[in-house]
Amino acid sequence: MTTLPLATQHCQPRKGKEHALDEAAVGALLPMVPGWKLSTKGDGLVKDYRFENFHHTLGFINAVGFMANHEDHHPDIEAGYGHCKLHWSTHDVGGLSLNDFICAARVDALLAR
Ligand SMILES: C[C@H](O)[C@H](O)[C@H]1CNC2=NC(N)=NC(=O)C2=N1
Repeated sequence: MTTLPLATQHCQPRKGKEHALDEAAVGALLPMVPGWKLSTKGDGLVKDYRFENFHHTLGFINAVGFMANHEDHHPDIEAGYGHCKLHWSTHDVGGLSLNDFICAARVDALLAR
């Protein structure tokens, strides 16, 4: 794990349980992605973003989708007129990997101004 800011790191292919983060690692990383919470099962990161209208929501989804394809790491997306809830988890490791934290930080960076 490097000390570079998460939003400047890129996802790596991570497959297998050895890439799953343990509780201590998750606890250390969570403060680096403000507003992101652990999912109920503790195996994912979730955040619900609010938008003025459907155009803004859809624009956000497209930007997230572009980034996700670029990083080859993909969120579950639940959206409505004025919100979009993202859920990051790494299917290939059966839980959280560093890729989820990198993408969470990269999504926040999309909205930074
Ligand atoms: C082959 C390809 O790299 C993998 O299937 C990637 C694609 N996107 C992915 N996205 C997520 N969220 N988890 C994965 O394990 C995953 N694996």
